[in-house]
Amino acid sequence: MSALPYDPQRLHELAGELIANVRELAQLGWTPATSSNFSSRLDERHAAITVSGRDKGRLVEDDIMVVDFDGRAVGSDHRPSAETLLHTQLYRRFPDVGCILHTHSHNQTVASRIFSRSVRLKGYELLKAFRGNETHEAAIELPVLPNSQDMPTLAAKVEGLLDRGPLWGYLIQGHGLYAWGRDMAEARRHLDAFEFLLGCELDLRRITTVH
Ligand SMILES: CSCCC(=O)C(=O)COP(=O)(O)O
Ligand SMILES: [Zn+2]
Repeated sequence: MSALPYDPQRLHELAGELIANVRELAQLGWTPATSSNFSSRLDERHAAITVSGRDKGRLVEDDIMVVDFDGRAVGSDHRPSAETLLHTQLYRRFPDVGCILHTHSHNQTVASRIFSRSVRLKGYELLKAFRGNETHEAAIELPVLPNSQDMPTLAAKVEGLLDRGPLWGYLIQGHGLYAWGRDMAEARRHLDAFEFLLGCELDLRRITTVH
């Protein structure tokens, strides 16, 4: 019997899944210079999350720790991601959120500086990648929040966005993208779709500016 308030076998499995996926994202160049953070829901009170400051391209099991939904480390002396509150607020609010991915890709960072308030994604077949979106005819607003080092301030702004309707992710200015889903596969699909569509929007801007 484990004295831990979570299932260590489940943590081991989730850590393996996180490590494999984060390595792929790092290979794509979406996690430069120790940036980015990642988590998976462990149970109704705990999440597995990356330790702060670790090189996301070289993650090992020791780089994944457990926090409760108040952001407190559980069974670890490591410091959880500086952005833990942006993860736990989603787990608290949405019992069906199972995985949260935060990356700092080039496209995400440039887009977050060019577009103010939100990026309107419209007219793309790939919009159907977002859960619940059945048609390319719908439009999705990807909000852009001002960056802040004060996580409660950022989290309060995110709460305001979540109050307005369904959301699959948001950008933070000059910083990066948060995307989530019911599990790793869905969160990856949303992250990949946002990345692709932001690349398209940036290309369209370039083409429109040149001609
Ligand atoms: C060097 S990137 C600055 C912090 C950041 O934005 C990030 O995503 C990584 O922070 P963490 O504490 O999760 O390593
Ligand atoms: Zn970040």
